[in-house]
Amino acid sequence: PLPEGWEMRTSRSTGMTYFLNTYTKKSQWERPEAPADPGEIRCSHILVKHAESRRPSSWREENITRSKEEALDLLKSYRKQIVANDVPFVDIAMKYSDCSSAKRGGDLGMFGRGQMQQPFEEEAFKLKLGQLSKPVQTDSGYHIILRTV
Ligand SMILES: N=C(N)NCCC[C@H](NC(=O)[C@@H]1CCC/C1=C/[C@H](COP(=O)(O)O)NC=O)C(N)=O
Repeated sequence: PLPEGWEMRTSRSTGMTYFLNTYTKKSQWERPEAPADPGEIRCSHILVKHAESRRPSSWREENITRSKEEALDLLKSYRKQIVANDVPFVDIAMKYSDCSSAKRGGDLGMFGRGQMQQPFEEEAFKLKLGQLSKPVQTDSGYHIILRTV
């Protein structure tokens, strides 16, 4: 079978088979070996900042003083509640995320490569639709990422 995100088409003019990336609508002659590059994805995240965050302040807390270790432990406890289906991701994001996106349940909107900090981008583009990442560290703090589109 074709890797995820690709469709096989037949060229009307030449009758030759080509392959369509169903996300970007780009086509190619070569049979793809890897899942189609989505180009842009949409994610929500929960961010827990700490004293060494690049901006140790948020809508929740004027001056964030928790340690990196405390931040990671806190984020792991949130992840556990979400994975156990005890609390919806959006509820945790709205109450506890140290990012302004908390107001939107953690939604960051659509983004392509080159927009987010590298470690975040790397993890986000690996996620399958609907998948929740493990904790990811950026200069902002620690995140868990949910791919929604
Ligand atoms: N395109 C959208 N929706 N917004 C622009 C994002 C800019 C980007 N932001 C990040 O990389 C951090 C890590 C992933 C999410 C994110 C959110 C940060 C985290 O909080 P802060 O450390 O800034 O206080 N809050 C907002 O930007 C960047 N290149 O700095």
